[in-house]
Amino acid sequence: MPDPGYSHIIVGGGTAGCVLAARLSEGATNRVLLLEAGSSDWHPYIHMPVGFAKMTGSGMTWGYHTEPQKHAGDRRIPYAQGRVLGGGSSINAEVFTRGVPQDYDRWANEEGCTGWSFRDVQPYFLRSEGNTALADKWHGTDGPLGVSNIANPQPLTRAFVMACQQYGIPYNHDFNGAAQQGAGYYQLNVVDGRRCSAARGYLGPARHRPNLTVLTRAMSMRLIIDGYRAKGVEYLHKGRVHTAYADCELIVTAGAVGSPKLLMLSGIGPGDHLRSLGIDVRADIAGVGANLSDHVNIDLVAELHGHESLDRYNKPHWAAWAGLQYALFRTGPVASNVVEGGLFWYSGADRTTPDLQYHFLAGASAEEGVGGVARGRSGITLNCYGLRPKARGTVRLSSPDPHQPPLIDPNFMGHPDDLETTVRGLKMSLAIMAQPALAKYVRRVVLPDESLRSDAELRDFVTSHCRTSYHPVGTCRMGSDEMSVVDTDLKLRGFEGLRICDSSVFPSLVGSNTNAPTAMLAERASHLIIQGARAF
Ligand SMILES: Cc1cc2nc3c(=O)[nH]c(=O)nc-3n(C[C@H](O)[C@H](O)[C@H](O)COP(=O)(O)OP(=O)(O)OC[C@H]3O[C@@H](n4cnc5c(N)ncnc54)[C@H](O)[C@@H]3O)c2cc1C
Repeated sequence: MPDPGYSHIIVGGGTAGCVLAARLSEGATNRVLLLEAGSSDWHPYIHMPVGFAKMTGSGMTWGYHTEPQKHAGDRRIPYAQGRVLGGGSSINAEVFTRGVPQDYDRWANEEGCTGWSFRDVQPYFLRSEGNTALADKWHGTDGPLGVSNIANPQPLTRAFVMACQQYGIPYNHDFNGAAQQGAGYYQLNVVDGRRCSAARGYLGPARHRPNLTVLTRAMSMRLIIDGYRAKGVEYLHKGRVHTAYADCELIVTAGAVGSPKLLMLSGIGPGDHLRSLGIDVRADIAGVGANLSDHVNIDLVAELHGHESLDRYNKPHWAAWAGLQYALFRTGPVASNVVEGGLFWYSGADRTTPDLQYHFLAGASAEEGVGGVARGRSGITLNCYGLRPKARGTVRLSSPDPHQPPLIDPNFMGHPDDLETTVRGLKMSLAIMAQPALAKYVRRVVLPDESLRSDAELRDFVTSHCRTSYHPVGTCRMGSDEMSVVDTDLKLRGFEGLRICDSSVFPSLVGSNTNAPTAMLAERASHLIIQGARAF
């Protein structure tokens, strides 16, 4: 069947792709195609918040591992990235944070991204946010990305927030408000007890539009380019290769791993690397796949005397009870995202903004590759990472075959300051765990083992156990210098009709989780695209 012709094709139906598909199809004259390699978001685990604990090792990811990490024990570390409609927003922990204004001011003033200061981007944060609890100048209340307070935090999460205060850290009721520092409960992308992914919040209300086509299980293999003009895309769907053409723009939103991979498969990337794989070089752009930056995480796991954490629901009779409560009232343990408690703090007295973020999980073994507690026991997890790591890594192709996974090297702990910051963060985790509010529940700290407490031992523990916090950015960096891949309008340098509009264009990490910042970026991208079309 010949394709009907589209004005815009969006490649990758994750957080950014769903935002763009919804916004661009608001224009009745646009004909929008959204292609997503994964399945639709039918799986019940996506929608019940506690399902996060089943996600990172599931078939709704690409099943990636890193290359052996030179500065982290030569380990190949699991590297979960969403492969389902909604992308990361369908499998993430639903934690809603935005970073601090200084992050975006740094993008604008120090990293060549004029027009992306906090003042510039704040309207797009507000436009995307549908907060059901907070309504001051920091929050939007009518946006598609629903946000709510945790209705009834787990007892161990409450103990964590109190333990932080006993340690000397003040309570903060809003990490996205006037001040980020402090301990408290995260706000979540959860509405009425169900996950509010970009697929649900943005795409859901737009799905019925006749000018929007969403194809799932449709993997883009390469972009079709004529000279320096992007024309369309070649994709695999139901075992056959198809082509689709865009009259106006092709928009790549395949994420910080998928976007550079697709560009390189299309001959756009570092020339030597592409030639070494026998790929014809269409544009030698060194920055494609470079500058990979990710939050590198260290977990503390503790075993409890009793069964007060969510691990109790591993037992079938408790699970049945929780399931019933959720089915009847949308409340209880199934409505918990597990990662309820949060903390932003400083690794040293000389820091002016928080440079450490913590997540408290009211359970153990919720994520792939993280150690647990003894069988039959219950546990809790406290993880932390430095918010602005200095190491940079790469995404490269392993083969010209689109089906082969790329080589992902985040270069964890590749800068000595990253190790130092993480060790300081871990020491604070240990100190918080020892405060009375938590200590009364804790039988023993399992990771790091109680015999490891010297600086050298903790350093070794960090390099042998650190892992991704699932926030890769920067592999198609926005900027104004030679290593940048897109300009500040998100257009691929030197090309027409091609923008990259996802987390891969962040020039550097912001001091928070990355879903809301990606939604903001896609909101702004949709504005730029619509404005550009009007000016044409
Ligand atoms: C396990 C996990 C937990 C996280 N927890 C949080 C959290 O609690 N809070 C938070 O703010 N952030 C969190 N994040 C990060 C956040 O979800 C991401 O930063 C965000 O989703 C990135 O959006 P994106 O659009 O850039 O990429 P993605 O959402 O990853 O979307 C890319 C999409 O493109 C598709 N794709 C890739 N290649 C192709 C291709 N060739 N053809 C077609 N489709 C393709 C992918 O399948 C995917 O659906 C988490 C992420 C993960 C993975």
